[in-house]
Amino acid sequence: MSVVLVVNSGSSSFKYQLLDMDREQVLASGLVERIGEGTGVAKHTVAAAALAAPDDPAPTVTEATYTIEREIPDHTAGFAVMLDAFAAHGPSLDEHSPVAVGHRVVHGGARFFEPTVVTPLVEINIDELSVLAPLHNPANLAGIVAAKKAFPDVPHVAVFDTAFHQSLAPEAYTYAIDREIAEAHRIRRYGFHGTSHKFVSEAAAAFVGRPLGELKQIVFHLGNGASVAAIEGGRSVDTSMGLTPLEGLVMGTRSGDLDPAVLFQLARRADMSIADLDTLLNKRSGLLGLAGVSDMRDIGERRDAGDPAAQLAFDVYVHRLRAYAGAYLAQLDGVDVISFTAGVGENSIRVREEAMATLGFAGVEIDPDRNATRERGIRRISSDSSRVEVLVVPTNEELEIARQTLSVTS
Ligand SMILES: Nc1ncnc2c1ncn2[C@@H]1O[C@H](COP(=O)(O)OP(=O)(O)O)[C@@H](O)[C@H]1O
Ligand SMILES: CC(=O)OP(=O)(O)O
Ligand SMILES: [Mg+2]
Repeated sequence: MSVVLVVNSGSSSFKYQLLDMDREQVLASGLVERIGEGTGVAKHTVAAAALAAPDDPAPTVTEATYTIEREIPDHTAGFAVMLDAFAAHGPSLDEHSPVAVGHRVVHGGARFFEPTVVTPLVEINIDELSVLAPLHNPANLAGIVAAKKAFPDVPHVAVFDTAFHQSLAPEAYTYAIDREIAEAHRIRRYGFHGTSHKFVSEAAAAFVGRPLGELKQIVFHLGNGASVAAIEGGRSVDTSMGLTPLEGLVMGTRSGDLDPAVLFQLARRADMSIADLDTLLNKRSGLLGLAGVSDMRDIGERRDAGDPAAQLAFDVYVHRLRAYAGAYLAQLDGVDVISFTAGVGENSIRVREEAMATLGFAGVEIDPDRNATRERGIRRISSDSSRVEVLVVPTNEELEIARQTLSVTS
């Protein structure tokens, strides 16, 4: 059995999945949170696939989740908690010992286009790229360092969020600023969530039964961070995030697009420092800044209760989605498939309905009943007469990372 461990580390947390790649099945998954914040919490889920006998044709067991609370000062301690959880609750890492560990790394700059085996030089490069992704890369590197200590004898592979967008043409990735300054400081658009955009666009092509190479697609990845990509023939041609994961759509706590002069105004008039502005735009904006809550479920509840701030937050969110849908329809000269993915995209009936409501002119017709079903798995939400196929496609960044990890290690 080829088992791969996938690690997705954030600043104060990390998510992990242990996958049996012979059957592309999850054996266990987990989330370690509040690292470095006093008492940390780990949730460890043993999947049904790991509990059922391998030859059981109709397993009746269901997954089991365990919670562990303990002081977790850093990522190394977080990894120790994960290993303890495997030891206490299974599956056994001796029986299911990983042949490789795959890591999500957010920023690969212009240096990394492919899944890359982590060497000391690669670690230095990921560290250097922290200037371009201060919220993400340091955490990703901490995860790699901790995982290498825990699993010193297997290859570790970095899979970059930026990699899929390396196909952007110069006119799509160039900011219209002084060229020398931009080149000296590597200021350009890179794009993120590429692992998800790739996975979803490939799954969508398979679902509609047409060759990826022939399709024009728009993928809305709407999670906490959110981005949209225009994909032609399986290659990313435009995407809403830029130098950092701040540009583009309205997100849980990030502003997305705004006039850069807002920053000069706030620096001059509100006496805000660079650090203040960074925090404002990355952590205190988006849905949170507009309505006081970052979760789209809370926005929906407050909107139903008549909260005007939540209504405005929802309207601004949707307005931006429509603007990008229109822009990418024009960039692609039409579209065959539009997919929604990630937490909001997979679950919010109203966001999908509102985002698509003005695209009738382009041949988009949503079937309200299909859109309202809560079925799991990939599904069509457009009507049979819609010229454009509109889909909900559950993303699976971990599976894609595991696949790419094996592609360079076996
Ligand atoms: N049933 C739901 N309805 C609306 N939004 C939801 C629902 N479930 C989850 N979400 C949204 O999904 C977001 C998280 O998306 P996710 O893709 O898991 O984010 P990330 O991986 O970036 O942390 C939550 O903040 C929440 O707004
Ligand atoms: C790149 C990015 O925004 O990632 P996340 O959605 O995980 O914050
Ligand atoms: Mg995500």
